Amino acid sequence: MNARAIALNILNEIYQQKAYANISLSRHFQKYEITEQDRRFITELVYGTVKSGDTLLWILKKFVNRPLNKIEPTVINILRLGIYQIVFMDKVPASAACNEAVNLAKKFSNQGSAKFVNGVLRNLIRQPEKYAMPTGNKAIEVAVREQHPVWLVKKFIHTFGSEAALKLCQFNNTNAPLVLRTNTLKITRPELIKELEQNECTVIPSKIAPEGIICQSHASLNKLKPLQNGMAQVQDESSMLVAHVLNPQKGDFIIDTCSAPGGKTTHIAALMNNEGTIIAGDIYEHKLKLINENAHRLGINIIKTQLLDAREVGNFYPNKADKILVDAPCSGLGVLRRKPDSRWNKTEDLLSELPALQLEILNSAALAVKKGGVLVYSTCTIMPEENQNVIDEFLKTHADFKLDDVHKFLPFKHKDKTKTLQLMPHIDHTDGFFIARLIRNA
Ligand SMILES: C[S@@+](CC[C@H](N)C(=O)[O-])C[C@H]1O[C@@H](n2cnc3c(N)ncnc32)[C@H](O)[C@@H]1O
Repeated sequence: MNARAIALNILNEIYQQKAYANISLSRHFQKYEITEQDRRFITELVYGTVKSGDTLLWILKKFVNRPLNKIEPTVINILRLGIYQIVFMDKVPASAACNEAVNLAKKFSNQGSAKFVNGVLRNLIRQPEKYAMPTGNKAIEVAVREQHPVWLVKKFIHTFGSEAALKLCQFNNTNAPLVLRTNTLKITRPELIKELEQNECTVIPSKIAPEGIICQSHASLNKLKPLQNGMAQVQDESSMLVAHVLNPQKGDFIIDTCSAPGGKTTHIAALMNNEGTIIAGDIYEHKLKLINENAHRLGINIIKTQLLDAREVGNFYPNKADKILVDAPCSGLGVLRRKPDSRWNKTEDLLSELPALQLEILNSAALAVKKGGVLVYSTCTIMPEENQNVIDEFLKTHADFKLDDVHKFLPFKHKDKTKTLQLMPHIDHTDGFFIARLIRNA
């Protein structure tokens, strides 16, 4: 199978079987012998096509008369792939993209589809003015140009203003680097940097997280020895700040309520020098396995996983925790650049249900904190309704808690003037992240 055929297979899985892009990609990379160059090309084709989502269909509709649901799904995916290459990939000649799409249609559909694909893509190449990007309505303009759902752009404009919304969407279209957290139980950051360089990676230390290493180029993850050997954990630098804000100490009894796959749990364990106890809860059993695997690889033995709905944690562990982390389920709108398909999988309804769940988890977690103990709340979103507003609501009904200043615990200086931290992707050039620290009165 050539690279484009593999990319098509992956797109079919994503659109017809609702597979996750990253999981389908890595399954295909394991199944076929693929050169490094093709691996990069397939990744770019799949992530680019998926990220462009409805923008590709908006362009397609300018060139077909029949409703898209009357066209065979595989043919739609062949057209998505072709349009993406012609409109967005400068390095692929348009005629090559068209010819390859026609070949795919012959192979995976029939001669009639091949003729149809050829007609659509030739017209597209001849008449680029037909898909000139819309102007007039700011939300639609940004949504089509920057490949985001219209409802989401409207939300961003409403919350942050037009200029910031545009910058945010543009940032979401940049490539996210791989970031590794040094497992300080086994190695120092300078030592790990040397090891990574010997493994043909180009890396720089993170400026905001003392364990963070940003990989500008690297081999595929399953060939990265320091990762396999437990010297490092994949984790974005902004998410590494959470464990520092929690500030765990050796011997502490810690509860991490929403912990899978264990990025922050294992970081907390490293800061405790693997001494003390961490209860790592999650609502999904299969995800607990991931925490155990990570802990084993990293040489950590103080983590006890537990199938536990965080809304029940207060009943299970009343007044028990020195420190408790609620890394809440959230809309993930701060990490859209990392998951090209995720912007198209979210809905406004889903988003509106989250604050109530987040507050319910926080209310239960509060019952599990010892007097004088600490409760940290974090999310990887940028929406105030899931972040500061949840904390404000919580404080209204918890006079025994006060907001602590997260900035005292951050390993870098941030210009945020509030006691909480909100990292914004287009301003801070990291994943978007929110952290609040609460202390229960002694
Ligand atoms: C943001 S992710 C956690 C990431 C994790 N803390 C890390 O650093 O690797 C949120 C997690 O919460 C879990 N979750 C969702 N609802 C939950 C609930 N009611 N109780 C416990 N866990 C829940 C999800 O399964 C997911 O693993």
